[in-house]
Amino acid sequence: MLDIQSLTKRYGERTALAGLSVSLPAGQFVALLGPNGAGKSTLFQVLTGLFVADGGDVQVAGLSLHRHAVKALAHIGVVFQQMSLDLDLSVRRNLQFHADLHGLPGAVARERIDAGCQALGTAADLDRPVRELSGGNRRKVELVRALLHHPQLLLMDEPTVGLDPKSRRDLLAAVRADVAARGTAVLWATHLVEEAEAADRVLVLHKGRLLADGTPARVAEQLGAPRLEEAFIKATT
Ligand SMILES: Nc1ncnc2c1ncn2[C@@H]1O[C@H](COP(=O)(O)OP(=O)(O)OP(=O)(O)O)[C@@H](O)[C@H]1O
Repeated sequence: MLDIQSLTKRYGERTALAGLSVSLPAGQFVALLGPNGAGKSTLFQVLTGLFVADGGDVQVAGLSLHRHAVKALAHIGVVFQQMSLDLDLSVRRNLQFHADLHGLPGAVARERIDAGCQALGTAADLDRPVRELSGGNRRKVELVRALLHHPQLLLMDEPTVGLDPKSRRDLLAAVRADVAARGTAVLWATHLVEEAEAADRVLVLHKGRLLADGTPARVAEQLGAPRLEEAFIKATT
């Protein structure tokens, strides 16, 4: 679903991604675990077309991001690190706007907006301005938005920052449900080891390079420690 080959991105003298190669199949929930400055956000910015890479290629659902950007991007849903809803519009208007951008027919959009908010427990907020919602519910609405056009690849950039444990768990469960229902591939950036431990597969990114790739237990083993947290700290400090 996602195939990244030798991806390089520099900011002047600083290398943020140093020849990164990795593939994600459908139906896999993958944590991208990296400390501050590892290159996680840069990778997401390249994958979502906000930045152009200096080298390498990315394919989404078999489409090159470089050569077929619009078609490739149509297969991606994304929740960015910074909240990106319009605070003054209602939840429904925010979601409707996204549905229109993707050309969803009105009835399909309405059905998916209602079902998505119902599933995440935010249906009661549909006609309230986003400004009135808690941080946790705003995040849930962002997830509903990211999934509205049924993307094959879901990118989540540290989506649980600032959320309480219950909201974190709800968000994770909702993403898991989508993976199970539609076979979505998920790349979930985090620097929280406990979130990575819940993933099918963990990629450890440090200074723009992949240090380890496998199940949480396998990654700990690759990095030479009995537990993932210890292994992660040891490998990235
Ligand atoms: N706009 C920019 N200009 C210059 N350097 C940048 C820019 N954005 C990021 N960098 C640098 O690129 C490297 C990777 O940063 P990036 O933000 O991608 O890491 P990150 O893993 O997302 O970190 P965090 O967890 O703190 O968000 C860092 O060395 C950072 O200082």
